[in-house]
Amino acid sequence: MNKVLPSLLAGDFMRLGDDIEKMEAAGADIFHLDIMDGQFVPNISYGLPVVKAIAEKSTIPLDVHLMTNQPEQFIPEFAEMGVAMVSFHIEATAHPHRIMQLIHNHGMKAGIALNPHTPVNMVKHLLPEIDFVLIMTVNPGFGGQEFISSCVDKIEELAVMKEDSGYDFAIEVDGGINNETAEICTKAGAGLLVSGSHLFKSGDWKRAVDTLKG
Ligand SMILES: O=C(CO)[C@H](O)[C@H](O)COP(=O)(O)O
Ligand SMILES: [Co+2]
Repeated sequence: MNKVLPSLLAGDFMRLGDDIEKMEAAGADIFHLDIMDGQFVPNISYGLPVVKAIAEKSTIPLDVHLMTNQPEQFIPEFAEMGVAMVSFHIEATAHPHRIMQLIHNHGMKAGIALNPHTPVNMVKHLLPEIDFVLIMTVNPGFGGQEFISSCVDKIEELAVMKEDSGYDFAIEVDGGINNETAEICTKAGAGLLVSGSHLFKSGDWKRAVDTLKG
C-alpha cells in the first residue's frame, strides 16, 4: 500500500491545527513540510517556529522537504523537534554525502530531492546510504502546479536502479499528485505520495486519502 503525505503548504494557515487533526483522522501517514528560502526557489514558505508548532501538534511522522541553498543549516534543530525524515536538493549542494551523514547522525531518515530536469544518475553513488529519493514532478517552489509527465521515466529508471542494485530505499513523488497521476507514479515504482492541493481541495479527505493509498 502507498503512503500518503499531505503537504501542509496547501492547508489553511489560520486553522492548521484543525487541518492536522482532520488529516490524521482521514488516515494520512506522514505530513510533508515544504521549507522554501526565497533563494533556491522563488518563494518563501514558513520556518522553524511553524515546524515546531506542527511537530508539537502532529501525532504522525514529519517529512521536511528543504528547498534551500544551505540545506545543512538547521538539521540539528529539525532533529530536536522530532522530525523523522529530511530531504534536500542535490542541486543545492556540492556535498550531498556529507549532508546525508549529518541527517543520519541526528537520527533521521535522509532523502535526496531531484528537480524535474536532474537525471536520476546523480544519486547512483549515494544509493547505499540513502533512505528515499524524492522525484519532483513539478518545478519546486509552489503548490498547485501541473504534473510534468516526462518525470515518469525518471521514476521508472530509478526503480530499475533499485532492483539492479538491491539497495533498499523508497521513491517519493511530489507535485501535481492527484488520483490519475498517483496511479501513473505508483505503477512506475513510487511508494510515497505527497499531495497538497488535490487532497486539501477534495470534499471528503478520508476518501481522497484512501484512494491515493490504492
Ligand atoms: O514541494 C512542493 C512545491 O515545491 C510541494 O510539496 C508540492 O507542490 C505539493 O503541492 P501540490 O500537490 O499542490 O502540487
Ligand atoms: Co514538497
